Amino acid sequence: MTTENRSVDGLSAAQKISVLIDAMPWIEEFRGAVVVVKYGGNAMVDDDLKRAFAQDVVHLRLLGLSPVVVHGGGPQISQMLAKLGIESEFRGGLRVTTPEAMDVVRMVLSGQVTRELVGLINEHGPRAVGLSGEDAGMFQARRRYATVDGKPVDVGLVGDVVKVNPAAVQDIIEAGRIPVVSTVAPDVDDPSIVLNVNADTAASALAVALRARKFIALTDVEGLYRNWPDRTSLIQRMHAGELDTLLPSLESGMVPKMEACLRAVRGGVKQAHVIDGRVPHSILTEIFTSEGIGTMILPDKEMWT
Ligand SMILES: Nc1ncnc2c1ncn2[C@@H]1O[C@H](COP(=O)(O)OP(=O)(O)O)[C@@H](O)[C@H]1O
Ligand SMILES: CC(=O)N[C@@H](CCC(=O)OP(=O)(O)O)C(=O)O
Repeated sequence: MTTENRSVDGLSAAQKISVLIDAMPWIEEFRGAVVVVKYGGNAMVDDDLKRAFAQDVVHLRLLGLSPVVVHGGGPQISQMLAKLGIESEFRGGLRVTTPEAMDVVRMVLSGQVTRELVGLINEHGPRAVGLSGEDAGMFQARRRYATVDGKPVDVGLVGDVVKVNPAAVQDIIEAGRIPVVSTVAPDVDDPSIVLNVNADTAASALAVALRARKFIALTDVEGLYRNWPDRTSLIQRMHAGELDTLLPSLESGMVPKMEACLRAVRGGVKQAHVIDGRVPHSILTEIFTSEGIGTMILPDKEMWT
């Protein structure tokens, strides 16, 4: 092979074709599939990665899939609260949310993070439409407590999604566009109040309501480790039942994420994944290669392959 017929990225034309041929069965398999991608605030590491994420989402759409982005923004909220001198703490993995903090949560998620992601996707054409759980009755939530040392603790304006109306998201998908969703939700008992909902939990509820084919959570770790924090044993695949058994031993951020995966597969989603958002194009690697990436959760009835 001469250097002339190698491109700048070091792959020859033959290697590129081979990558494309390997991807073909997966492109075929997932054509038309709804894929809910939860983009965690910790995975929004830098501008290049955010751009690569936006590009991947557009690629999914161009390849005939229907991506739905549900984003978090925990670190971004904490940063803004600190800037404004508002104290903030997490209890049992949930942010203690006062009415003052809730204004900031709503402003950062719907006014800042959604806007930024919509802008980045729209650099590739006018496809992204931002909406919050408050829009068109998408989410309704009910106040919940956190569990600390086995005891319920009041964490203020925090809720769990109890009802999903996916119609607005479906309209956007049918128009060939890409919904970008922030997870603030009206209180089902008093819609004048909005609640702060963990983004993993809300994303999986939306995936179930949309009958999504896949739920993919992008975070800042390679996947689920069996022996955290030693990181010597990354779990590649696991059935729901096994995850159920493992859940009580998990810590902090992984708890809502793995609960979300479990709810997704038990609610009819065929595969749920936790993948590393710090790796460029990890979404494409997960969907379009046989090897995949990160941790995959399968429903109980699925056979191991
Ligand atoms: N068993 C585990 N395997 C992998 N990560 C774990 C585990 N237990 C706890 N974690 C932590 O969970 C974090 C991811 O959750 P979180 O911080 O809420 O991310 P995000 O903002 O993407 O939702 C990881 O960065 C890691 O520190
Ligand atoms: C109740 C609760 O804790 N809500 C989260 C909502 C954002 C979120 O979940 O963001 P990540 O996905 O980036 O963690 C918070 O206030 O941080």
